[in-house]
Amino acid sequence: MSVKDIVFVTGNANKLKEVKMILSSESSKFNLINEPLDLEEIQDIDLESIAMAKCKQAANILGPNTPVFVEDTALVFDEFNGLPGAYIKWFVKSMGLAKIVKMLDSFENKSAKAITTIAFADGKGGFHIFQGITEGKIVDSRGPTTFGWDSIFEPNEASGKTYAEMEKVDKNEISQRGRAFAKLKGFLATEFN
Ligand SMILES: O=c1[nH]c(=O)c2ncn([C@@H]3O[C@H](COP(=O)(O)OP(=O)(O)OP(=O)(O)O)[C@@H](O)[C@H]3O)c2[nH]1
Ligand SMILES: [Mg+2]
Repeated sequence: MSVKDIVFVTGNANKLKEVKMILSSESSKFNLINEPLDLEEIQDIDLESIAMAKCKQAANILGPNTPVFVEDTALVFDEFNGLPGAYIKWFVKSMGLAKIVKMLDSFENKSAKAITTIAFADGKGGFHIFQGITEGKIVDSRGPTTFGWDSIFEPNEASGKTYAEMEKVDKNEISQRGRAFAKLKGFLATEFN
């Protein structure tokens, strides 16, 4: 069996670490290569469009024969009909976590969804989308603040822990990223050779 190279374009070291862990069982089937390109992200509320535009840009840079995927991760507040969504990165950078939590102070509904959307260019002209969703709520920051908004997102399935308080393997088990990559894994196993 030949082992193919597949490129993951991301400039986010925390993401890369999780993705490597999630895909480690597949490491005998393909080589994961990171290209830390800083791709432009279009303005859109539609997460599939954002990931697809990112992927097309990556494919343009790397060439049409290179299998490549990107992912875009959003944090969606139900009370805000989908926002901050893909813009969460800039909220975290500019306002900080405490003020993001405060935005929901006057609302009873603290429900949120973490959504990872993967766009994969198969190197033969095909583009494929995979999405994973984890439901939870926004809480006061608990745990290490080393990765994005991990410390203010408490998934419903994690018995009261924030992502930041969970072991990585446990997070990957229920996370939006774990779920999206489980779908990509399934696709690579059956449709990609
Ligand atoms: O607490 C977190 N738990 C996660 O599981 C998670 N996944 C992503 N993020 C953050 O959410 C924004 C996504 O933006 P994003 O998808 O455009 O990523 P990015 O720009 O950092 O990298 P990339 O676009 O080069 O891949 C960025 O601020 C990421 O740090 C997370 N935070
Ligand atoms: Mg980005």
